[in-house]
Amino acid sequence: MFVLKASEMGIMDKETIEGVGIPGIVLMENAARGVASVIKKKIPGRKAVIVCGKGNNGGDGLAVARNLINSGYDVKIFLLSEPGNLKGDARINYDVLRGMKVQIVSVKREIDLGDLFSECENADFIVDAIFGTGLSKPVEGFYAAVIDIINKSRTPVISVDIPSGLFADTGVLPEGTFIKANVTVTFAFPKLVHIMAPACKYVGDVFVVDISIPAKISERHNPGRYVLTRDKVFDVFPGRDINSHKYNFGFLAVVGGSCGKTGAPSMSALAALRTGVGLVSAIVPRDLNFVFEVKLTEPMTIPIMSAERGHFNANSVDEVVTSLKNSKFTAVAIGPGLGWNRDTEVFVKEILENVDLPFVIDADGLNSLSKNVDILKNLKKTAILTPHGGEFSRLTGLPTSEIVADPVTHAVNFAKEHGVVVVLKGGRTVVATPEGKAFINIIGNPGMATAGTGDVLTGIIGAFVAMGISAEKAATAGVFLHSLAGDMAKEKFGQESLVATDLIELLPEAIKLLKQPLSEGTEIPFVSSMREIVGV
Ligand SMILES: NC(=O)C1=CN([C@@H]2O[C@H](COP(=O)(O)OP(=O)(O)OC[C@H]3O[C@@H](n4cnc5c(N)ncnc54)[C@H](O)[C@@H]3O)[C@@H](O)[C@H]2O)[C@H](O)CC1
Ligand SMILES: [K+]
Repeated sequence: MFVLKASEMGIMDKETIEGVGIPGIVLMENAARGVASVIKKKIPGRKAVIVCGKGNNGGDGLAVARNLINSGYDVKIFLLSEPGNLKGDARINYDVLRGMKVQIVSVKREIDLGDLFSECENADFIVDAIFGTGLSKPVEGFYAAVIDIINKSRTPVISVDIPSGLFADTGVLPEGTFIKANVTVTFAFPKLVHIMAPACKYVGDVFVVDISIPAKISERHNPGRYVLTRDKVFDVFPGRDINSHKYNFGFLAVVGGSCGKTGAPSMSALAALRTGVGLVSAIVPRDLNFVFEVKLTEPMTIPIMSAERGHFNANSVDEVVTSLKNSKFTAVAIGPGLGWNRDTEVFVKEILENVDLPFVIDADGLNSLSKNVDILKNLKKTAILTPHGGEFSRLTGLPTSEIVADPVTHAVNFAKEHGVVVVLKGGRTVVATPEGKAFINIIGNPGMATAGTGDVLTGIIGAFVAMGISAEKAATAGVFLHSLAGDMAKEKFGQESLVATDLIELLPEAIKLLKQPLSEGTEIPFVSSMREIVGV
């Protein structure tokens, strides 16, 4: 499922109306029916207040009002404009209501908002149809006063398309006032605001309703931006033949560990095995080898000469490169627990330059890369980088605030420029590919913001790469599986107590869920919540 910007939705609308000949009023009717059907299914009570702006979002609101009135609801309609200012399809819906002798209260001044205030307090729910994709500047003045009344009423709010005041194209909160919705019903495809943080906290439960944009049109204008869904990744696991042996499922090397950081590579190694890789060796500083021998049962270790205090340095390079070349490794995860020392940078650079295997690069592996990003372009196999915002800021030189404001664009730009897959981790992890596609993960939970979950992700993705799966699929499947395990860990332990090793423990159950065959028909049903769309 695509994630759109307002302009992209506008193009699809225009082509549907002008190219195919579906009149705009039909799209508006479909939109309004979708909103009304979500209300009837999900929202208790029959007393509605519908607040309409002067654009097509308001037009949708007027059509919703008619639908609910026809179903016997008690509906109060407030129009925040002179009726004479309504145009096109919104005007038609206004005239229809007037033809039905329905009262519509037109308010234009703050001083006249007393009725709206008391009706909002007494209603079972409020429909917010003030602004949608046409919002052009932050909301202030009269409209801000209306939005404040709605927010303060504590009556449940159903927003039409977008909570009024939020901008469609970003997860960044606006400077002006905005509606805090309980439910948002949007049309054809979700927009960035519904998906990206922190705005997504204020959209409530999102439902996407079909308004009859033909699939051919949406495909032609494919924005390359997707919600990461289970149907994209459920078939990631290679089948297991009766004659299988462990070398059929890949051999992952985890290069990392330093004094004080033996847990990180251990978790990566164990997560990789739980994901189904055939073999794992942890390539670790020699002084710490005994620790790893005790911690790790199934994974092997390869101890390497290291600096005195137990970390890799430039002198460790040759031995690591030889080990990686001599064994039957099929992929390398580099970085977990590597630490940051004087020549870690040289260590990472030399390994990337001298080994032709596919790499997953994480943590201090990424920090070491910051001054040498150009070497990524020379890698023989597509690497996967798994930075969080801070690490990505060091890699790109962009301030974190800029990255947070538009993670999708920045991740895609970097992936395209350097020919790598970027897994930009955060509340909404973005997987960007060298071809310019972006997959946005919307499952998982804030309990996963705890030490070591990144190491687990590296192990999961490393396992998929080692199995021979493409970088795009390994990264998307890895992110999705990791979040599934995180959601299961939240159920079992709660967000506070959840720790990274819980995710490893729950990987078997998460894998079972991921692999379940998809139910009939993966196309978008008439009304679908984001959870249904993701498919879990
Ligand atoms: N395919 C679809 O998604 C369909 C969507 N529909 C609905 O149409 C709106 C978009 O309608 P539009 O008329 O372009 O814009 P709005 O209704 O959001 O508002 C525009 C209106 O408001 C003025 N304005 C903008 N910003 C401000 C501000 N900060 N303060 C004051 N006034 C402002 C602007 O000048 C306009 O007059 C979409 O969201 C859907 O709800 C169609 O119904 C069907 C197809
Ligand atoms: K709205």
